[in-house]
Amino acid sequence: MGAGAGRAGGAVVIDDFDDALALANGPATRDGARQRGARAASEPGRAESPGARTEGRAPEGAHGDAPDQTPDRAPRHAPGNTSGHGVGNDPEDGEQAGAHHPAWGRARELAHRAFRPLAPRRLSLEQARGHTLASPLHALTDLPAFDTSAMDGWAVAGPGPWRLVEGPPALAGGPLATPLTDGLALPIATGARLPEGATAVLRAEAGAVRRGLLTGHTPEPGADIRPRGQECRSGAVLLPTAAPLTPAALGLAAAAGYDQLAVRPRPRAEVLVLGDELLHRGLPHDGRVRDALGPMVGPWLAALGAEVLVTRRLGDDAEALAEAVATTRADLVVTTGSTAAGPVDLLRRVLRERGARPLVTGVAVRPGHPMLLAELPGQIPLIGLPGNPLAAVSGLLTLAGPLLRGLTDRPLAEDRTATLAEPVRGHPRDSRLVPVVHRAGPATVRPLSYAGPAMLRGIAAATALAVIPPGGAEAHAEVRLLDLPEA
Ligand SMILES: Nc1nc2c(c(=O)[nH]1)N[C@H]1C(S)=C(S)[C@@H](COP(=O)(O)OP(=O)(O)OC[C@H]3O[C@@H](n4cnc5c(N)ncnc54)[C@H](O)[C@@H]3O)O[C@H]1N2
Ligand code: MOO
Repeated sequence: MGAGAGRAGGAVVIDDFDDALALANGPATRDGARQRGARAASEPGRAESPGARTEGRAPEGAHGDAPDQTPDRAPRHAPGNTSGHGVGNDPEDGEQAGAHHPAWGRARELAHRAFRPLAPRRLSLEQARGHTLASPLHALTDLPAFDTSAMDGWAVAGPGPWRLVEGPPALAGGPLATPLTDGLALPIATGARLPEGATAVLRAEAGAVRRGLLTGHTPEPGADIRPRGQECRSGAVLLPTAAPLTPAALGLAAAAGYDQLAVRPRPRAEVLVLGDELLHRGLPHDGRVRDALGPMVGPWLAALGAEVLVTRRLGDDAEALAEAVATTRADLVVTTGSTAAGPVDLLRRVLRERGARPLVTGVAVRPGHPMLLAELPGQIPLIGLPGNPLAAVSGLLTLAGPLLRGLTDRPLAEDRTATLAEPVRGHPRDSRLVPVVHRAGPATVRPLSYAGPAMLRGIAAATALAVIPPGGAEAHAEVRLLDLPEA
């Protein structure tokens, strides 16, 4: 099983937040950490959340069909992938190198399935915007619901010329006109119900009326008629589960007869920016730097599917951090900085003291390997993004993206691939995420400069991140691409 700790199928990878720190301090401690992890994985109970069910949570299996209930964030322990197959076997994952941290692909899988989707809610169409469908959108009616005119003109019956019948024109939303027999015609507006017996619509610009007689080229039978059910029959599946409720999707739902929709709500996220050295305006001075993550992480989480409640700046204040994680009202807490082993890196200590459960305590990816995923009491996920800006992006795409998709019952996004224009150096054991820009069409990408962990120039110019497998990639190699939200 190689790095067995990461392979047991449950979300528990290793059993202490400090294992990642141990790794950071050198390979001598790595084996010890790995053994602890293997033990954790081999204890059946470890993969389950002790006392995971609390009041107000849907029981396992109940999610998906119960609107209007309290958000459900009990960890959903995926059925045991104990074979060691599936995630992690991709050579790109790098797990074969014996890395202690889960391989990059494996970490994404863990983040995706570590928590059960939030319970569905029933929302009005206006409120449903930006959430995802909790169940397929079935048409509640035929569309169109009746035979209707596609043009302004005349409803005609049989070949022309036609005699205009007495009475008001057929208007959209108006009363149904009296039936026509061959040789008769009636003025009709776009969207009006077609009178029985009409065989076609003659466009206004294609006919002329003189003394009650309509002349014009006889249209083909059915011309400019939208027959009932042309777009769909009642009951047809218009959109699948988990489809995003875009403006067009809301329009479709309204047309198909919906007043409310069962949605998976966008997970509400709270961002906690840590670091006493951060400035929030002006120029860097006296060893202090501008907070680059505060302006970036919230919008990025929103683009990945979260509703960001607030971004708070907590400095390196352990008490404030403890208070924030204990009282959060969010479905997901995201911290920045303080993931590593520095003198004021207090995140792991605070998490341990708060009784948080470590799920991923580091990932075999560069930059960003100190990123972490934990479960706060109350089954609230917490993602720790490293403080180096590009490392934070790596954490957003490695852990936050998949976690948000899991919370909204969406599958992991399918990766695209592209060909590298130049060779890219790799890390010996870990995957690398490298900012790239598309060149001459979508199929080829060029790695960008200024892509160090503490840099932002590369990622700001990038259209995607390329996943470079351990050992590197040659020019013309095909590599996986991660889309940058909003790129
Ligand atoms: N002994 C070791 N030290 C470090 C290791 C290691 O393995 N062993 N890993 C390095 C890596 S990799 C990263 S990434 C960082 C992770 O650090 P933290 O998550 O603990 O973040 P900080 O120490 O708080 O900050 C690191 C760096 O980033 C700057 N920073 C932090 N927040 C922001 C922000 N909001 N905007 C802009 N810049 C920010 C901070 O000033 C530091 O320069 O640890 C390495 N160390
Ligand atoms: O996460 Mo660090 O370099 O890998 O920036």
